[in-house]
Amino acid sequence: MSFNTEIERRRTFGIISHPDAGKTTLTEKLLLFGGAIQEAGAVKSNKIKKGATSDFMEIERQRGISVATSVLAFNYQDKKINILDTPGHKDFAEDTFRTLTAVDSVIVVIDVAKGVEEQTEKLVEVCRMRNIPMLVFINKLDREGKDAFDLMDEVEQKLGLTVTPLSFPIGMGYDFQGIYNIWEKNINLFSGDSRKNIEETIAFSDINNPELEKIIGEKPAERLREELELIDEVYPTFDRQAYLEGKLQPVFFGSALNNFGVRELLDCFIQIAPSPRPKDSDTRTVNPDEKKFSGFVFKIHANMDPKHRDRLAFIKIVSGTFERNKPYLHVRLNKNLKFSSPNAFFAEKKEIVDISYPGDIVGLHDTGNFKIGDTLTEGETMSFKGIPSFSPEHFRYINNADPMKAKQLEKGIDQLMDEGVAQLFTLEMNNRKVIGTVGALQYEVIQYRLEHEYGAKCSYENFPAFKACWVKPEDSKNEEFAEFKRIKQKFLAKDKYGQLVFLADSDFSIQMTQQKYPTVKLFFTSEFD
Ligand SMILES: Nc1nc2c(ncn2[C@@H]2O[C@H](COP(=O)(O)OP(=O)(O)OP(=O)(O)O)[C@@H](O)[C@H]2O)c(=O)[nH]1
Repeated sequence: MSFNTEIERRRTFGIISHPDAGKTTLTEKLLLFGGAIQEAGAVKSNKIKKGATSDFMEIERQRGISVATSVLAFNYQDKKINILDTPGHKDFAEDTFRTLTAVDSVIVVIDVAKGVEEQTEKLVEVCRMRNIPMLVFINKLDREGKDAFDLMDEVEQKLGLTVTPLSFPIGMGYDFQGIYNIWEKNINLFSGDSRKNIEETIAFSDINNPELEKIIGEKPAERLREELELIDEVYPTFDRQAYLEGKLQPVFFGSALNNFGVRELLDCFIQIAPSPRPKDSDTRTVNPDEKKFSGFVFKIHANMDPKHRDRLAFIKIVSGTFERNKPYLHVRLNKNLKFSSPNAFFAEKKEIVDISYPGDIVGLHDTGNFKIGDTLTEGETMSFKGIPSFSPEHFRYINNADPMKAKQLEKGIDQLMDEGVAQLFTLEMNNRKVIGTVGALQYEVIQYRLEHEYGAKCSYENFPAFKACWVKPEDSKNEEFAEFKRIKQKFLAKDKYGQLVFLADSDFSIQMTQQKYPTVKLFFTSEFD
């Protein structure tokens, strides 16, 4: 297969949703279609198996939430699909934000009864800002839920999207009869037996065909015709270009658990979803079909196997091919590195690969060279742009609870921060360390991992901060800046990259600071421009 065909056939995407909307179930059904797994339940049970060998995963298992982002690849028809799984839990939102730097499109899963939920709003906003093509899957149609039109209104209003349905439910909950596939013009009847449904599509290019009454009954047929007419009038016709530019979002309905409406989604997805897209670096835009390799680290997963204390850095390939044993430039360290055993990920296993293409994710064994956001190239000095850090919502001092293990603690904190588990701030005044997180759960994960992976013990103490404000580097002659630093010294810290941060204790204090020191510029993300 030619290089360009390899690029064209790749679909790298993420599934995002509020917890419990059915992301894991949908992922699993997509894998079943790809023949990547043989039975339903495999994805979940796989997680639990891992939980038994990895302490970190044990936390996930206990809490029943997806803590880690994993990569699942499979072939479907002539396409190579890479799914980047993202944790829905809000305490791990940063992990999801970072994963969104590596996807070319997303599928948004919404629970038909709950509608648009908080976490969906946040994640979709990030995708919208980046013009990532989005496809919406409304799930759990086997249950009573909101009216399909009301739900699409809600999606438009709360998520700021412009939708157009490409499939439409016939009834819902108790009366749910199936799906009309607007994209392919056929009907798929729901019988509760998912295996049968996959084959049982009935072609229906003319919805006015009287056969419809015989299949779904008189009233439902009449209603479906009216609804399709309304759709025709109210919603824009699907336009692939608009979808690719993030201006139009097709909507599908179904039930992931019953494997219903999923094939419709997948078949349309592989046709319309983008192959790997160009990506901006600090010097230029890089196109996937450039011959020279480039890629970046979007995730680091540590110590999956406690016996081997190494980490796996996940690289998204942006351009060229990534080859085993070939030296590549680690731009930040200005160092050439070779990788003898790059991993590719498949549904239930990882394997060493010799060559990978744009859109693929490779896992590189790492002993501490990588940080999230690092760029690898075939020699060119450039760095891909990522997603900036956002202010954490919780702040705590981290203390060493075992004086004999100070070094281990130091190393553990350092590596966990490289992984992006939380943010570290070192106070200017006394060098004490403050950990900032999005949710309280992360403190437990950090404590657990420090103990089980690094043999270090820590305790926490409250630090009275409310928000981290990044401060634009000072102009040395500025007296106002000097005064700001003197008055606020108790609240000033450096982040991991040495940038000055003001850890404000209230909104009021931020406002007062802005009034009193107008030349001191505060930013609420780590990116200034
Ligand atoms: N009735 C019904 N239940 C469903 C459907 N899809 C998923 N569920 C159930 O909803 C629950 C949550 O599904 P998951 O797939 O684990 O949700 P998730 O979004 O991955 O959740 P997180 O991993 O916490 O992000 C499970 O109990 C599923 O069995 C569906 O189509 N119908």
